[in-house]
Amino acid sequence: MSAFDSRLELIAAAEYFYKQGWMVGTAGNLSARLPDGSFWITASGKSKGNLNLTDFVKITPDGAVEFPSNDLKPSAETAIHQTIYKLFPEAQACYHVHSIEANLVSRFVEGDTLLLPPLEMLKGFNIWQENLNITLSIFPNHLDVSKIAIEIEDRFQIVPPQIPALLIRDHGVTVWADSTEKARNFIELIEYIFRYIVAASQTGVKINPYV
Ligand SMILES: CSCCC(=O)C(=O)COP(=O)(O)O
Ligand SMILES: [Zn+2]
Repeated sequence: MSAFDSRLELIAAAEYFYKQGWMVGTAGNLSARLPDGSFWITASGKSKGNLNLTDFVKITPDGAVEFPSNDLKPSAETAIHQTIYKLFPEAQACYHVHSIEANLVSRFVEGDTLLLPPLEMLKGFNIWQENLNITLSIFPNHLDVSKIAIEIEDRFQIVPPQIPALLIRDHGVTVWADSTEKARNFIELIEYIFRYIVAASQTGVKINPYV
């Protein structure tokens, strides 16, 4: 194991997200890219609250899977991580979690984009503009994950995302960043925004056309 092993960052982030209730019941998957273009990803079906170094598989740039031990399968959503790394070469980490708020908010609109409230927190995504009009892309939760990945690639090649995040309806959110630290921050930021949207809908605070 090198002096710095990004799996340790993924383990710590997963434990924290698990404690927030965002990765319960094995939900979610985290990955971090390596200098050679391969990436570590959480193995499928693992409890995210107490991962260890052997709970990861390595995906090579050509899509081959390297198993540190033979009873592992790569995350069922590896194709989404591969698509993100292909679309965004600067991405070094891709995190996916399942919060209740993400699932509720995914049903606040019927279309494929969600207008985000003009919150100060958007500066956390390096959005520095007046009259914020930031949307988040929503994708159908196809049973076949590769179909989700194809739709992500097709849409983002035509309309690049305004923030490094996407929402899969009735499922969860995925973010990407140029470091594991930023990816963790982006999950916290988007989940804060989701909690705000849900709370606003319950308190009658008018934030955008959908509540
Ligand atoms: C109970 S989680 C269902 C699968 C899923 O959506 C997920 O994020 C975890 O899948 P993985 O194969 O990475 O464990
Ligand atoms: Zn998922």
